[in-house]
Amino acid sequence: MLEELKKQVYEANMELPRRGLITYTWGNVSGIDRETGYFVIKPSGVDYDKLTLDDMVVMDLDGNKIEGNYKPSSDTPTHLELYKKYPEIGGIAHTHSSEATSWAQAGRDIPLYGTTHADHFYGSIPCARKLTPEEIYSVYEKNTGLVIIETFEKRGINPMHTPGVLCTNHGPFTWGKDATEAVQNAVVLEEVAKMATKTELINPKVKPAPDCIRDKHFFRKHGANAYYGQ
Ligand SMILES: O=C(CO)[C@@H](O)[C@@H](O)COP(=O)(O)O
Repeated sequence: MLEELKKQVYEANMELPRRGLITYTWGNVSGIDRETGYFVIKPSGVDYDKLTLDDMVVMDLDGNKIEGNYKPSSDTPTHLELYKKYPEIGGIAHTHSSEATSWAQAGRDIPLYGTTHADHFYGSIPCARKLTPEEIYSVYEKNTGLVIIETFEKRGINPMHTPGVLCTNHGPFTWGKDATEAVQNAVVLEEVAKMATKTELINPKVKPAPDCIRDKHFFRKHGANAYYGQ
């Protein structure tokens, strides 16, 4: 079932350790087939060194396992909430990559300091609020998804313009039109987080780049009037 999607999701998962974003089993990538409403995700707790194409798990949007030998990633309920809310999202990646996770643990948005950031993320990369003890003890991963959505809705952020978020006390999630793009955004987020940390170290008084940098650079690469592409 969904052999092409499984292949893409497996390859996207394997790109994470190749890019140095994964330690042990800490992370997961999924991709959705919008026709069937099924999504493919990495199994839980399987070491990336041992992960095979056949280990991928197929789920539906009600949280039922459709196919697979293992349990789905423990972060599945977070992926599921994002897929249900945003039909434009075709793939999601989660890591504990150290630069982005450090900003998440610090509970801070990553300000837009330059064009590297603006080429990929429109405006600052938001940090979703801390979960309450009740939210943590009930269904932590589902509530993580709901708090991400709350952040984007309250702040009026378009998730396809800012395809990533930091979750306080946890780590980053990124997404895109498919699993491959979700991982590319995870790679960019890690670099942007590293540069922001260094920028603030070099100049603790630095201010975010002006809005015209944000607008010019982002919309040159994305949307109807993009200069790049066809
Ligand atoms: O954040 C966590 C656990 O705290 C997970 O993202 C990480 O360990 C990966 O879990 P899975 O192996 O995908 O279940």
